[in-house]
Amino acid sequence: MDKAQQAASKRNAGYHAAEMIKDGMVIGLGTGSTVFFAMERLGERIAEDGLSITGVPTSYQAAIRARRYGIPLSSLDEHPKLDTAIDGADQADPDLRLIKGRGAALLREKCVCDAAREVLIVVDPTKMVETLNAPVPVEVLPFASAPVSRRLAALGASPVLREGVKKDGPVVTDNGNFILDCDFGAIMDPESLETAIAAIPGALECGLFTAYREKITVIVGEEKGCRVVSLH
Ligand SMILES: O=C[C@H](O)[C@H](O)[C@H](O)COP(=O)(O)O
Repeated sequence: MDKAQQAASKRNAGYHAAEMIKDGMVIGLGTGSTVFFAMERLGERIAEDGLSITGVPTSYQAAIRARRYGIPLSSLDEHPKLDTAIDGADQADPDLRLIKGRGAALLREKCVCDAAREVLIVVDPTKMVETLNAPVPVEVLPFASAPVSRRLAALGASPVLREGVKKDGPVVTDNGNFILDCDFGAIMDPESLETAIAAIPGALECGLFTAYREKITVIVGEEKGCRVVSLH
């Protein structure tokens, strides 16, 4: 799939998710290039049809985009329960388990996913895999990044501190933490791995999302149209 085809697929997935949003909803807004297409379409519906929604953004980047598209914003403080969330993913398997966090927003994304009654995951077809095998991002407290790295290595990964691309030094998340990218190879038991990582003090969250399969709908954008996958 070339870049133009991928962009068309992402747009179709994002636009499809945006069409599923109803008047009055409070929605979590994930971070990433595919969700931004959904925001673009939501902005059009607000401007053209008077759609009334409130967004809860998962990053400064998502908040900036949402404002640009005219989406009114709020927070989990104001809305601890969300009607739905729209988010992207780096990989999804047939059981709708996910790896997220290439954009370093996984911690807030998991909070929003947990708070939402339903979750719309928007992806292009390259994200659909039989077995999750992408590096798992782990958000780590800077104070504990060395011991956490050792614990993750004991689980089978070679953790790599994520570095900035535009400047030297580690990527710092919106929460002031670092990201360790952990390549575990093919992940045969994602639930157990997620539980094991959660048990490490200083590992604040990981990009494995295995607990929300029942409320997730994956919208796979194609070059023309979409395929919708859910377990319900
Ligand atoms: O932290 C970032 C998120 O988990 C993104 O949703 C994920 O990385 C997918 O992003 P994109 O839609 O740009 O591929």
